[in-house]
Amino acid sequence: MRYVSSRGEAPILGFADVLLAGLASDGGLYVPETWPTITPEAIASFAGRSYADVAIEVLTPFVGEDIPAADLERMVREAYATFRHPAVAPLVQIGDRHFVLELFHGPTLAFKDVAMQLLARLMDHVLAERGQRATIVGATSGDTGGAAISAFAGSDRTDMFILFPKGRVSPVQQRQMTTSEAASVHAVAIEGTFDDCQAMVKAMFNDRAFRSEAALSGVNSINWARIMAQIVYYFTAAASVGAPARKVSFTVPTGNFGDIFAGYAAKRMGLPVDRLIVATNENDILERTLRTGRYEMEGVHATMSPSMDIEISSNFERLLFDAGGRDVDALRSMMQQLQQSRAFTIPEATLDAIRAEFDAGRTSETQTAETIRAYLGTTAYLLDPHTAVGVAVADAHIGDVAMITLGTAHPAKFPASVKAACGIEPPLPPSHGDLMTKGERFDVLPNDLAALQAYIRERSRAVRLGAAA
Ligand SMILES: Cc1ncc(COP(=O)(O)O)c(C=O)c1O
Ligand SMILES: N[C@@H](CCOP(=O)(O)O)C(=O)O
Repeated sequence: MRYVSSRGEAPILGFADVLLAGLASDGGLYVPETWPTITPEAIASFAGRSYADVAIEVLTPFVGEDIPAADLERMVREAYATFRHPAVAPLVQIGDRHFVLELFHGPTLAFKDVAMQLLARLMDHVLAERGQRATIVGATSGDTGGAAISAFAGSDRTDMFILFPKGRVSPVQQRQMTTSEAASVHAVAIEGTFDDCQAMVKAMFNDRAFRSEAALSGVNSINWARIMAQIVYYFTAAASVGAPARKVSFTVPTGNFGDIFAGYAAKRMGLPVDRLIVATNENDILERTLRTGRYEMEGVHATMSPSMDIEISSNFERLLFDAGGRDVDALRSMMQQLQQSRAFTIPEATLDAIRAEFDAGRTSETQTAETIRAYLGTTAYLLDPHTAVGVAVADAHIGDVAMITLGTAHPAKFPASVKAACGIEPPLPPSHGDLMTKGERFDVLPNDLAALQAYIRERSRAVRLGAAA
């Protein structure tokens, strides 16, 4: 499998290079040159098989020859053995034709674990094969950071720098990042928003000298391997409710558009998906964009679903590229307008192609709280605020086909908001032990690229000792 950049000016790469590259060298995002297909017979055979078995089948065409099959299989099995639920991503019925796909049974209680547990193993494997070390930089609105720190904890080939917006993540999320005892892990609170953190990560990748000096790699969903691993659960979930004989729709609580793009990819690979529904909180830029055709930034504000408080939705670029017929000139022009004037208009044909697959809805803070309360009352099911955004939007879109809402986080990550909504404060699973009383270790930096680069230079072994390990 070969991968092309959405901006058309970066080298075409194989899987292992894309895995380490993170962002393409032209500032674009890598996507597969062609979509592999999974046959209806294969999809039918997924029902009842283990998550790891399905993952191996879905991921193999993306990895190609770059990683030997036996190594891929071992890493997949190890990654999914870290989950507390034997099904890894079980489905729970919460209404007539409405299911929640619980993606929060991994080590840090959010869907990010599903991809991150595998990504860490894949990266370590490729770095070891090449005798290299890397500096990993990541931006988080709360969940990616903890998942990455947990997954890479044992890696001695990487130093990890996770940027989070100061004061804008939940206490559980913060502590999952700041209580790591690994000397190679650096949690950095940035005086800014998640979008500021993500912009600095992208700026570091776009600074060619720094990128090569630090041997930068990324763990955000700009990295194709993250999306790839997230495709798998669309197949397992759809097969459990009758695919390929029955179509299914998915509603996805959305911020950076990675998770729902994985659903789009699954559809392009042959999964019979009816509608893909983007669910946003009050930071509703994607809902407005699908409605008006204009992507227009207005400023982000804090909500009870903080991981979705995002305005620059990275992976929307992948959709614009693919749904727009892979027209790199049109894509570059939209991205330039976004940078210059914080807005762009989607060409009509591209917008039509997007609307042919996607719907969108947004929820207010009040509706999100009401949804948590209502589902607890009627089904005794406790939603986290992100999943509640999804469930509320899904309820407004349910038709004749089964609807699966992605359950992206465990309610115990957001105990204060859940308690305010319904009076119940969900406890952390025992696996989290003394998380809330352990000492924290993190630094605070201004929203300043030069200061951050100096901070990384001082601490990264790839900078101090060189990329060869
Ligand atoms: C709990 C939770 N729900 C939803 C999202 C949105 O997912 P995406 O950014 O892939 O759209 C995130 C963060 O990304 C998250 O952490
Ligand atoms: N919601 C995310 C934001 C980063 O998203 P990613 O999928 O691109 O890593 C978070 O929790 O950090």
